[in-house]
Amino acid sequence: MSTAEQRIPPVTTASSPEPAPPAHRPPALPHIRVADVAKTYPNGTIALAPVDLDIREGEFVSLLGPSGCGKSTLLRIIAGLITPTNGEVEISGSARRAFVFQDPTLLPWRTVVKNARLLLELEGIPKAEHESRVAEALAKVGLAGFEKSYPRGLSGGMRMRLSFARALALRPQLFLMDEPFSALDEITRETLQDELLEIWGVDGFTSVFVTHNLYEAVYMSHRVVVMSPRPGQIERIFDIPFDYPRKPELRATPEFAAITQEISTCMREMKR
Ligand SMILES: Nc1ncnc2c1ncn2[C@@H]1O[C@H](COP(=O)(O)OP(=O)(O)OP(=O)(O)O)[C@@H](O)[C@H]1O
Repeated sequence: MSTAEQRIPPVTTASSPEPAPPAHRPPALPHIRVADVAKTYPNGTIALAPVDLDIREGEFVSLLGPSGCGKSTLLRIIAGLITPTNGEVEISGSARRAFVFQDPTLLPWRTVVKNARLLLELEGIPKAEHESRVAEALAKVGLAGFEKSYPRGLSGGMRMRLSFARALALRPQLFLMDEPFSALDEITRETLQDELLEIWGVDGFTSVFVTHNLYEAVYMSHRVVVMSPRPGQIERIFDIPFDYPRKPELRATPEFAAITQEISTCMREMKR
């Protein structure tokens, strides 16, 4: 793909309008059922052997595994960006989806506020809502006050925050993230993990998060899905036994060390 605009994937919205829920009840969050999903690319690469996975409403699930194990392929199939060779993905309800990728794909000629508005424009969200949605999203990611800046004036962490704001402005019910923090330094990465969890704690979207980073997966998730390569498949699913909200101190506890050790052992053993 040649331009940043082309690289921003489409965001799917409800095709058939549903009755508005009563004001006192928030709309149901999506539940995802991946059934017997496999993918062979046209060049013959078997990226995914048949996999089954259920992701519950409002759950935060990470896909973890070595390079080439099919994490991005599975995420993109769930997102509806590529079609599986076999099997199906069912997403309950009328999930508004949003995506964030490792590359923030900002438009350098647009200010922060105009970048944050981009998906609202592409998705045809009524103009009257843009200003309030963008202001709300920028405030959530801590970019209020930077509206008139350009991407070149932002740090790597701020660019990623803007990428999140652009997605959050859609008010997603299903949030799909592909290694969003992998290009950032460790401190920025941990800060953004906390910020994302805080936003998720308030907004409550169902989250599927791809990462190479075991510590990040454990810190963020209800469950960590460990995948193995050649062909990509689900090796094991770990329940992460920590309550939310999670605090940075969790990373230094023996319990955190124990579960990361257990997952690390599983990943080492599957390499043999
Ligand atoms: N468009 C494509 N055409 C052909 N092969 C592909 C394509 N996309 C991915 N693959 C191959 O499919 C396999 C799984 O790739 P995928 O990107 O899903 O893995 P991943 O676990 O996300 O890897 P990484 O962590 O390196 O991003 C790899 O062998 C990759 O080379």
